[in-house]
Order: sequence, then structure tokens, then C-alpha cells
Amino acid sequence: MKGKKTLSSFAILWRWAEAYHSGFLSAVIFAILGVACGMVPYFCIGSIIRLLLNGEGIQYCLTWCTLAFAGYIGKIIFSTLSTAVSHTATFHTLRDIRKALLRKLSRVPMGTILDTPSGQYKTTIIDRVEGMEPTLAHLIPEMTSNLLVPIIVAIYIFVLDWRMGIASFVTTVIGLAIISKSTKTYAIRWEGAVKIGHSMANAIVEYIGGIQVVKAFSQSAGSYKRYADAVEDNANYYVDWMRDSQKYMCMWQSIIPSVLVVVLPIGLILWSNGSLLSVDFLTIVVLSLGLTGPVVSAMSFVDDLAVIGINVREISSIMDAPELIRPDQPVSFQNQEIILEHVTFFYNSKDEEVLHDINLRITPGTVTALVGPSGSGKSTIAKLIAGFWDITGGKITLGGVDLKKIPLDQLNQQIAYVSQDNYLFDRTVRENIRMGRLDATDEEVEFVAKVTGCDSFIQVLSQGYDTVCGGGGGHLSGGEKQRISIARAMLKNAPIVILDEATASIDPENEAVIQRAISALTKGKTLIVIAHRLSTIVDADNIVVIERGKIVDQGKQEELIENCPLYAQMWKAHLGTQDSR
Ligand SMILES: Nc1ncnc2c1ncn2[C@@H]1O[C@H](COP(=O)(O)OP(=O)(O)OP(=O)(O)O)[C@@H](O)[C@H]1O
Repeated sequence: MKGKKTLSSFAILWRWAEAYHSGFLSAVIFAILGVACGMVPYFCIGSIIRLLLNGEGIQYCLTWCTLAFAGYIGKIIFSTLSTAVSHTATFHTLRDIRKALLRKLSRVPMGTILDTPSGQYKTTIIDRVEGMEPTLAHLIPEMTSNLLVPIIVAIYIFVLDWRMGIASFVTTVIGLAIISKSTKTYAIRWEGAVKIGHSMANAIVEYIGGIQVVKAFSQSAGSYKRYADAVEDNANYYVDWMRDSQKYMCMWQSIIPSVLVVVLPIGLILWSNGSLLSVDFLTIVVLSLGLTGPVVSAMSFVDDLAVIGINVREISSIMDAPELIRPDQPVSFQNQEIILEHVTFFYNSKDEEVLHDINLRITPGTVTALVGPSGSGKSTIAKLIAGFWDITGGKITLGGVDLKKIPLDQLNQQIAYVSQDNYLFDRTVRENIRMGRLDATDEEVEFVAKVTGCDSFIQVLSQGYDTVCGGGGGHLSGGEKQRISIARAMLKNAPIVILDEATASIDPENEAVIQRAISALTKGKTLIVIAHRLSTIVDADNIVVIERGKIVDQGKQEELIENCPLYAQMWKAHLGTQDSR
């Protein structure tokens, strides 16, 4: 069963490496030639012994010596060629797997990505893919050749004398039996190792990611304990495993090379009773000595065989993840109207529905504000309109076309989505803004930066627009990062703009400037706004009040204050905070 699993994992891996099969096959051929050349000196020594025992001249011996030397050189040349070719094919395969994983991630729903623990994708795309290197670059050519050539030599020994053939293989067979026993639990052990590795990675990522909280709340002792325990557990796991496997490893590594322990006494008995020629005896002794090296080398790959399954399974879990199924052909829209009809939705990670029977019509060129208590479902509605997830029930249309029938790229061109935690890349400010529209000129980038209130702080940065933002925008303040994200979204110039708490981390003075800029830049566009500060949405054409996943009312500010108790209460609370400020 375990063998079957390894084989099927290997078949999947071989399929991923399809474009480089010829490279891998050449590597195997070179490796076989290399190991075969490595055996040549042993054959030559056998022949020299034969010549000397037959009383032939030294000149023949010299020819065999030259051949032995040529074999040795051939071994170096062919094994170097095999390594070079297999590594080239391997690194190209790993590159292709990593590219395929990223392409796949762009097609899976955002929800799948958001629900995956941080660090998991990093581990799979970097560590698991890297874990294929020994399998592809070494196991395929080296294990094949190191097993094949001894088989050919064994046949030769059997032809010389079948009894000595058996004798020269006794230690190898015992060694293989011990390896097979010791590796019975390998797959389970490796799985445990991966699990404990994940726990350690999570503890480390959590400790480092939350270091500010740890320091601010003087939690270092408790948090450090979790970190230290995870590191300790990881070390103990490997020490236990090593202790268990060490005795087997020690046994097979000492038994396989001790071939002479069997070959010598049996050979001597056969030689002394006259049933084995001296020349054959000595040749077999030399060849059996040469056999053990390749067998031991081949056995050093059993660890790699055990991890193929784990690596392939983790990579496949991304490769085979369900995708958002969308057509490739662009569609044409009647207009920019967005309609939600009886929309229901639940997150995969949650059992209960978070949106219930949502009906909403968003007229092109208007401002729609989604308001409601925390957790009521505002962001979920906005993200469903942006196509982050497939809805569970009902229908969302844009310009009369079902969202599920719009190619992802086309939908993406229609909508600019700005949330509170927009990511900035470790590139220059200019490049980060230009991600909104890659063909924008420097003037266009600087224009949106000016109107969204970024220019003033960018100008005082050490390199101005060419200042690098740091990983995740770490060199900038929360408000500065937010303003750059807004500038980036405005540069995109999409007909629909969704601002999900986009101005929440901006101070009130700058917020007023940015609100004016947003109004100017989104003139004529459809704007969907989620904001906790109600003063920013009082002029909206339609304010939609959401409570516990349902629309409870909608209309203009004055209508809602009069007719919607929840909105009136929220407005009162908002005025209260304004007063106290
Ligand atoms: N990725 C997710 N996985 C599982 N549940 C989620 C996820 N995102 C949101 N939820 C849940 O869905 C419900 C609605 O959340 P949503 O973020 O849409 O509310 P919201 O009104 O935007 O809240 P807030 O004003 O606090 O941002 C909440 O119960 C929330 O816990």
C-alpha cells in the first residue's frame, strides 16, 4: 500500500516534470555509464590477476592498468555530466511547479487563501517544492544507476560461479531486509515530522508577528514558553526518531559492505576442494568488493523515497484546490448596474449563513453606503460584489450579466477595491501607486498622489517618489500606507470603486481632504462605501442599513433618521463621539 502510494506520488511528480523528461533520461543514461565506468577498474584488476596467475607478460598488465585509469576518468566525466543535466532539468521543473502554483492561486477564491493559515503557502511553495530537489536531481539518476550496474555485475559473477554469486549477495540481501524493516514506519514518521514542523513554524511566526503585543503587554514569558516548547518538541521528535532508526542504520551500513565475511570462507572451501578456479575466486573477490559501494549509495535515498508522498500531497492540495470557474471570453455589459437578488452566503469555515436573502440595486454613477454594526456583513457584501467568493444562493449581476459568467480579469478591470489593509510591496512609492495601472506615466502617478493627499508626505521622504516602502509598507505610517492604496485605486480608473473602511486609519483633517479627492476622482463612477464614521457618508445617494446579515432599511440620510430606529441610534452615537472629540 505504502509502495503504491509512493509510486502514484512519483507518477504525479513525473507528470509535473513532463517538459524535461529527455533531460532526466539523459541524466539516467550518463549516471549508468558513470557507475559502469566506476566498475571497470574492478574488472581490470580481475583481469590482471588472471594474467599474472597465467604467467602472462607485464605489458598486458599495463594495458589493463590504462583501461582501469580510463574507467576511472570515464566515471568522473559521466557522473559530472549526469549531475549537471539532472540539476538543470530539476531546477527548471521546480521553477515551473512554483509558477504553476502561483497561477493556480490567482484562480482559487480569495476565501480559500484567507482561510489558509499564514506561513502554509510559504512552506509549500518554498520548502515542499525545494524538498523535490533530491528526488529529481539525485534519486532518479543515481538510485537507478547504483542499482542497475550491481545487477549486471551480479549476473557476471553468477555466470562465473553461481555458488559464489549467492555468497556475494548474502550480505546485501540481509542489509535490504533490515532497511525494509526500519523504513516500515518512515511515511508515518515523516508525516509526524511535517506536522511538528508546521506547529513550530506557526509558533515562531506567531511570536515574531505578535512581538509588538508581546512587548506591550509584558507577555514575553508566556509567549516565549510556547515558542521554546515548540522548538523543544521539534528537537525531541527528531532525537527520538534518530534513536529508533540509528540501530537499524548502523546494522545495514555495517552488514552490506562486509561481503568478504561470506565470500572469503565459501570461496576458500570451494577452491580447496577444487571446484573453483583460483582466477575466478580472486576475480569474484574483487568484483564483490566493488558491488557494495553502489548498493550503499542507492540505499542512502530511502529517506527521499519516504518524503515524495508528503511533498507531492501538499503541493497537490494547492494544485487541485477548487477554482472560481469563469469563462475566458469577455462579455459585454448593458450598463454598470449591480443587482443582488436573494443573495445568501456562508463561509466554508463557518457553519452558519452570514448573509440572508440580500436584495439590492446599485444604480450606475451613484454613491451607495453600507452601514451597520460590526460583524453585520458589510464587508462580505462588498467582497462578493468584487467576486472574491462565489455566493451560496441567489444571483449577483453586473450590467445584466451574472458575475459567474464574467471572466475574472474583466471583472477586475471593472472594480477598484480598497480595504483597510491594502498591502504595499517592498518597492518604491512610485511603483506601488503605478500597480493601479501599469502603463500610467510619471505625471499621472504624481497627479493622483497630489489629489489624494500623498504628495505632501512623499516629497519629504528621503528619495521622494523613489523611496522604497519596505515589506508590507513597513517604512510608512498606517495613514500614509492607506493614502497610497487609495491613490493606486484611483489611478486604476475603474468604473466601480469599493471603499471598505478605506479612510479609517487616516486622521480627521486628512480624511476631509481625501474625501473631497475621492468625490472628484469618482465623479460619474459607481461608488460603494463602507464607513464607520457616518459623517463621511451623509450625502450618499443610498444608505443601506445592515444588521445580522440582513438589509433592514435603505434610503437617504434624512429618511433613515426618521424611519429606521437602528440608523437613528447609530447616528446619535456618532454625533456623541463627534461631540466628545
Ligand atoms: N474569512 C472569513 N471566514 C469566516 N467568517 C468570516 C470571514 N470574514 C468575516 N466572517 C464573519 O462573517 C460575518 C460578517 O463579517 P463582515 O466582515 O462582513 O462584517 P462587517 O459588517 O464588515 O464587520 P466590521 O464592520 O467589523 O468590519 C462576521 O460574523 C464575521 O465573523
